[in-house]
Amino acid sequence: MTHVLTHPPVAPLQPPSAEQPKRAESIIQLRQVSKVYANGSHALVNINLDIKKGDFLFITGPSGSGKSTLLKMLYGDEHPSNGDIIVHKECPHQLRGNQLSMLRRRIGIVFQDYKLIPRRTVAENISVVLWAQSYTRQEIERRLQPALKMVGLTDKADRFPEELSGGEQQRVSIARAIVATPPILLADEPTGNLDPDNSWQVIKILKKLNQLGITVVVTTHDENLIRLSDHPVVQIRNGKLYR
Ligand SMILES: Nc1ncnc2c1ncn2[C@@H]1O[C@H](COP(=O)(O)OP(=O)(O)OP(=O)(O)O)[C@@H](O)[C@H]1O
Repeated sequence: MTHVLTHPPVAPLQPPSAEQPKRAESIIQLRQVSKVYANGSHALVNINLDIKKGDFLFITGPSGSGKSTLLKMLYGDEHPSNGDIIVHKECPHQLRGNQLSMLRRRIGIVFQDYKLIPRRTVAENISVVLWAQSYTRQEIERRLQPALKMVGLTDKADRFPEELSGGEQQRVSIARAIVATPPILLADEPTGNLDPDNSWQVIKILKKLNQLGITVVVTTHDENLIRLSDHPVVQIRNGKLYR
């Protein structure tokens, strides 16, 4: 079976080439974006944001401020009430069906609650996105090993999620998000259920992925992690973005 991609396939994880300097091209843009939910809740108000290729950006803010809503709009899970969103030169809210799936293949997503399949092993949980994209068995194996290594779980490939700690489960979900080497990684409160040590491990993996060229956007409540990480941060309060 061949895999069907409208964009050139991306190589498995590898160190960045010294000959490829970071390009300052926008990969995510929000222009005057507002979101009002059907119940009248104003989740986002006139948001403008430019994220360049290779950036690592934290989005922080209190509970209910609009962080998840913003991320969901980047992969077309919610639509703006007003304004424009551009991701990979496409408007996620204008895409449907196959076109939206193709855009989502270029965005890795990590959630606070991992969302692993309980009756599948670590290796199967990670490979699931590749099966869905009809990658060959050989290509799946070629991608699986570096992804497991990246998150430090090579020796746990055959375990089931319930046999892992919370930190390990989150690392599986990161491996699943990046095994198809998407250029963008969105992480919504990835450390929300983790203790400080496991949280820092997760952030270190995200930093490593960023060094490999992946654009990383992370929402978090954790001021301490933001301070330790030393990356740019924007804050959302009552749906408004502050720099
Ligand atoms: N599906 C929905 N329908 C109606 N209102 C919603 C919906 N999802 C979120 N909201 C509201 O929109 C606002 C922003 O919610 P959002 O989940 O984006 O905040 P958040 O900053 O991610 O919060 P948390 O840190 O607790 O996850 C909140 O007032 C919330 O109640």
